[in-house]
Amino acid sequence: MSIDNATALPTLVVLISGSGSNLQAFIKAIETGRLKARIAAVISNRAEAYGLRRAADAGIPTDIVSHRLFDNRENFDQVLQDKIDAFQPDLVVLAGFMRILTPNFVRHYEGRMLNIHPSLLPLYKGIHTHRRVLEDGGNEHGVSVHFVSPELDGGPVIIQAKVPVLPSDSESSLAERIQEQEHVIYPQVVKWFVEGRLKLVNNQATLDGNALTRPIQHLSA
Ligand SMILES: Nc1nc2c(c(=O)[nH]1)N[C@@H](CN(C=O)c1ccc(C(=O)N[C@@H](CCC(=O)O)C(=O)O)cc1)CN2
Ligand SMILES: NCC(=O)N[C@@H]1O[C@H](COP(=O)([O-])[O-])[C@@H](O)[C@H]1O
Repeated sequence: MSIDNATALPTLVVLISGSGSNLQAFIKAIETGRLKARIAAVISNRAEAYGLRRAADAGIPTDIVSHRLFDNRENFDQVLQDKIDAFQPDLVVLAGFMRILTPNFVRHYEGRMLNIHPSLLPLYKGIHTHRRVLEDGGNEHGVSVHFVSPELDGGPVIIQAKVPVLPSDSESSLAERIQEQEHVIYPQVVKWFVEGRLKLVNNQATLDGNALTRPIQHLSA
């Protein structure tokens, strides 16, 4: 009797809005066997997202829910939720997904929705973080992976990676340095989750049963 391995693996649905380099990191982690999970679908709110091409090239089903076609967030979120739930994911992964989600949507996926944010939360919530750090003359920046909460970028932070800000930095050079870290820590966090090691308990991130009272600090090699 053949066992369909696809049904045995933890199921991910990845939401994107842009390039999908974090999605590509998950695809690589799965292809190399480091991450034992299955990406059931990649859904974008932007039809032009290059990440859709990355998914298609990897044979992953894609879908588009264009926020421009909805007159309010609730209707957009309901359609998005219905599409996601069709895949019955164990985990929803926001990977550069650029829409603020409604509280009902976030609560529906409580404890099983992650986001990666390009700052050392709680610093620089919101968008255009690299630009804001440069404008403020900051000398340190970084990236955070957190459980998603109704409060924008306010969910329990799991891990952070710091990077220096160099005097010569531009938004793109800073983003590039940050993304090198993203592509390491995000697959690691998802691995912890699908292995059952990372959980949200009483609105606190826990790893191996221990509450993460402070984010894990990732030290790059
Ligand atoms: N309720 C929540 N929704 C989302 C969260 C969250 O933590 N709670 N994380 C974000 C991801 N994110 C930062 O990490 C983020 C995404 C988008 C925005 C934003 O201001 N979006 C604008 C549109 C911006 C654009 O299209 O370029 C908007 O939705 O009006 C801020 C932060 C995902 N959602
Ligand atoms: N506020 C959310 C946000 O800004 N997320 C950021 O979008 C980029 C997506 O890159 P990718 O599409 O190449 O994965 C990533 O750098 C991620 O931190």
